[in-house]
Amino acid sequence: MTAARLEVSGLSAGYGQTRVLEDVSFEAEAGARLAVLGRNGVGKSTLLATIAGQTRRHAGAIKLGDIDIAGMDGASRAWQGLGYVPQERCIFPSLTVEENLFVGLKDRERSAVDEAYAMFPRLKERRRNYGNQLSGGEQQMLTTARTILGRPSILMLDEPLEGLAPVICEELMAALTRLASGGDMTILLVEQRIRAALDFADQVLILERGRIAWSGTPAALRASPQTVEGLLGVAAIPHSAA
Ligand SMILES: Nc1ncnc2c1ncn2[C@@H]1O[C@H](COP(=O)(O)OP(=O)(O)OP(=O)(O)O)[C@@H](O)[C@H]1O
Repeated sequence: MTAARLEVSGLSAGYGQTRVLEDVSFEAEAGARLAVLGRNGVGKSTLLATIAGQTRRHAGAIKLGDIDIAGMDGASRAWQGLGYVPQERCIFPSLTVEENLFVGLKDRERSAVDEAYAMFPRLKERRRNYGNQLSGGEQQMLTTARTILGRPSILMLDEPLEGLAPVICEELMAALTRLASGGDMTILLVEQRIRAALDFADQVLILERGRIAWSGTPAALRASPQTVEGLLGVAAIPHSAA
């Protein structure tokens, strides 16, 4: 698939009667790299889960390209091109790494798993191991790679760097940047590692108590220490290693 535009408008959602997101609206153009930031518990994961159809939506529209997917179930949204890597690693413990990757291929040739091995050489080394024999970081790589292999038009990643060694984090972020810049996918990233998120993103949203409190470019955020301290609770964003 090619990257799709995402438009969220007036989205309110939560769990049961509890509302977590209130009137959230934003747009990500096709091929955008959007970082969603904020302190713990402000609703970042809930935003991704809501777009994926896994929470209770009270109001609002979610348009993927020209199609409003808000009324669809999660499987239909995935079929429309939405890829979601939740914080919990969802692998099949009794399948091998390679079999787990085959599951993500949808109707693609089996040889396409080589793309995942190019992105994560560690998965190739472990391809005959079962899911339950993998470390946390390897499970994270497997979940992420399997979703990317399905070639979603919008890819949402919830803290994909958790448990990964720094060199693998850099490789993953570089691979994601290539996918978005090449027009393959629009990417939404929730990430606690603020520097990595800002190095990756071309657009930033900051949530505060379920609402959008700030949006702008990474450069504008770096230039506003008050915003960084007030909304993210850190004194300053460390400079990029690049
Ligand atoms: N499955 C759930 N059922 C009920 N409440 C939930 C559920 N998941 C999250 N919440 C509540 O929703 C609110 C937002 O949580 P969410 O995980 O979206 O925040 P977050 O910004 O991603 O936090 P963190 O950075 O700690 O992961 C919190 O008050 C949380 O307790």
